[in-house]
Amino acid sequence: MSWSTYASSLIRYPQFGFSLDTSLMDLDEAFFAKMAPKVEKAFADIAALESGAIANPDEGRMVGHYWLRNAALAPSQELRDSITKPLADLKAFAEKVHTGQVKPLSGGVFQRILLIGIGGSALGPQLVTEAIGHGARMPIHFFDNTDPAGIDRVLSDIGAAGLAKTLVVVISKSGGTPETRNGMIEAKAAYDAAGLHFGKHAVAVTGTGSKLDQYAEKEGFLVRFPMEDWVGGRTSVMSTVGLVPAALQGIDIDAFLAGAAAMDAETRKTGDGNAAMRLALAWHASGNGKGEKDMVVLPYKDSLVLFSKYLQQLVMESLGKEHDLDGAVVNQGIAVYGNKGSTDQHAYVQQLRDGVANFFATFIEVRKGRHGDSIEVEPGNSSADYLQGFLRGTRKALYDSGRKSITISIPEVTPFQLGVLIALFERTVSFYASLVNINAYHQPGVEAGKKAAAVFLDLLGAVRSRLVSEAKTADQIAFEVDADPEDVYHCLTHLSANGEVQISIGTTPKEDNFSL
Ligand SMILES: O=P(O)(O)OC[C@H]1O[C@H](O)[C@H](O)[C@@H](O)[C@@H]1O
Repeated sequence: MSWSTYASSLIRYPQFGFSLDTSLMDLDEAFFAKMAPKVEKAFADIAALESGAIANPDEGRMVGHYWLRNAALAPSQELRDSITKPLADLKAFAEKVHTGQVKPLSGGVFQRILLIGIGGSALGPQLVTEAIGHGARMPIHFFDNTDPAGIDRVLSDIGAAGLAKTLVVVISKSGGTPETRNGMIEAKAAYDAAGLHFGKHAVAVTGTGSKLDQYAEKEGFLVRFPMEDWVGGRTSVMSTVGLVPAALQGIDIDAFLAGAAAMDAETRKTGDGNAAMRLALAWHASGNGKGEKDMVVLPYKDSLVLFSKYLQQLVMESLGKEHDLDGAVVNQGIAVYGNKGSTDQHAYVQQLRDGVANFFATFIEVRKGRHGDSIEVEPGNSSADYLQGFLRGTRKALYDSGRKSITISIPEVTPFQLGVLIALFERTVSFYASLVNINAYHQPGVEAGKKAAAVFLDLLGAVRSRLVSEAKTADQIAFEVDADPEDVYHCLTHLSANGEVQISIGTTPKEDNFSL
């Protein structure tokens, strides 16, 4: 560890209190020189992307999330309008909800939000809520899965009486995601059971003309906000997806967008002082440009606990690709996990220090401990001193055992600073994708699981139709429906666990008998 290396390599944006320390990544001049042509290409790629090139060639789409915080950069008036108009509309809508101009049928004002979405249509709002939504004017609940027990738990938190004053925000870019559709149908059933008109309590955020858009129109939703196809789910937190719930929560969305715009402005500059490019190069150096090292994200601040989960989708769905842009099989990606410090020091940091050296750490330092005075938890030291001590200590202890790390510092967790952090990682992902020549903006692998689930549901229906009072084995039913016996067996155990069929356990699953 060298003070000179630290001082000469630190990238700082003092106007908003940001710094990036890559001194413990051991990047040397030879590496930078070797990467120079790729870096130049990455800068050219993102300039083209920001001017509206088809940067997502597989889907034939532009990639416009950087325009969301500076609409003037969008390449046409139509695109600029598609950012500024919904932004004005959603602010006006939030204002009307807060002032009771848009109100529940039963009167009064909407008091809470139920957000229904998954993946990019939930993770951003969840991060925003956790990081900067504390004490928000409208508390928010989430359905982000098709787990019925999870849905019941949220409904019970809201309570039957609470539903009447709950504004449901259904978010799905495609408008056809099954988990979200199921959550919406479950929510509607709860409203119906309470004698409430679902649509008069609901808002949709979705692509124009999608299935959800059509449903929302049919059910008389209060309002529908558009989502554009040039915004990917995992980069949608600054589109209507993230801003509708944030504005309803009373969060300062202008500051959030301004923070991202400020980071964009710095990381749009070419040259050595570009924090996003430095970060992309550090990822590249650490994992040999092949993701050989995982990224462990350790924010030392409770309110950033979801940041690692958020980055997990942003990085892994963007970079985890089978093919490069030339069609060669590359199986790219960087695995991301983490939680928060110092908590994780009492969980898995033991392995980080002494075990498999297959990662690099990314510390996120929030300089301010708390607002208001601190007590001394022991003579001379506060809780904040300890938190800082644990961050600095762990960073050093890891480096002493040959484990590299990055440290990103921000002054405090505010809407502006959250925008700064998100924008930094978005651009890092864009740069890294260029360095390794992949498309960061599609997700073809996700389809495989969805298709397999649809096949399972079809088979489940066929299996159900063959059940009778007389006992049958999985093999017998598989023969009847011409399917794989193990697949049939999994349908049967599911039906039995949910009370639809009786099971009589045999010596092995082959001898289990199923009957109505
Ligand atoms: O917003 P939606 O269309 O409902 O999509 C929700 C999520 O599901 C998909 O499977 C994708 O992998 C995610 O990138 C996306 O954010």
